[in-house]
Amino acid sequence: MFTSDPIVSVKNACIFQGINAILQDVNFNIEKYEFVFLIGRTGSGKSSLLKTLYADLPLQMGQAQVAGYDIEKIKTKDIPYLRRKIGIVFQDFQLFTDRTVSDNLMFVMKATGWKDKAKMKTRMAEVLMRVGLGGAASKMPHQLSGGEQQRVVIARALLNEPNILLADEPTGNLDPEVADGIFQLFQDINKQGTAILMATHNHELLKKHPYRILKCDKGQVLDSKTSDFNLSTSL
Ligand SMILES: Nc1ncnc2c1ncn2[C@@H]1O[C@H](COP(=O)(O)OP(=O)(O)OP(=O)(O)O)[C@@H](O)[C@H]1O
Repeated sequence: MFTSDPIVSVKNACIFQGINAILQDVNFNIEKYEFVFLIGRTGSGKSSLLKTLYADLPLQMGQAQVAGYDIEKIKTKDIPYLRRKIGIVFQDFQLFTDRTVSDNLMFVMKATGWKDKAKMKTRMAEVLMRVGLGGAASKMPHQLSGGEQQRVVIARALLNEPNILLADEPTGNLDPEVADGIFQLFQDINKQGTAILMATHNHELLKKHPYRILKCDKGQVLDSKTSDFNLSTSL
């Protein structure tokens, strides 16, 4: 059924690290199927905001709803269910280096409640094909390039058919051409119906792809949908 509820809705939120307020009075929605960049200079709060959305950093003031979960009152036992609805992609790849690609993906499926071995195999093949790595299941991470490892991380994030992908500098450690390929993959995933919130310092991407931008700046989150801001300021 079609519903028009946003996938992310943040209202009057204040984001703390310890006793330090990092971002204040944060208000924005992300609609299903939107692609949104998250920018801001280093230390401005991008990762803190993403961590709040996947319930790694408790939200102490204000409200946030993500994929139907109220983040400010989410119970620890519900966090794994929230994380099944969102895919998370970090800058450093965070694959288990001592296990094959297949075992890395199986680990996540087991941890998120998959039981049927045949279905798990099928799903694994599907997500690996989707990221262009159909033949990589038996490889160890070190046998893959940096770009391929990041594709495995994206495949892993797609296992549970998330409604939104949260990506923190997913192209940060990659050569420009490799980064372009990864970005295209995110665009394809978005076109197939998954919202994307991507933190990036990559100015070229922002210039080339005029998606909506949220910018962490001086303790606030500015939104290109509602305010003009200068892209040329330091990212
Ligand atoms: N675990 C933590 N404990 C205490 N303070 C933290 C912690 N993590 C981040 N901070 C502080 O919170 C502020 C925002 O950091 P955050 O990592 O969210 O910024 P960022 O915009 O993601 O930076 P970068 O672009 O470098 O990744 C910084 O002042 C940082 O020092």
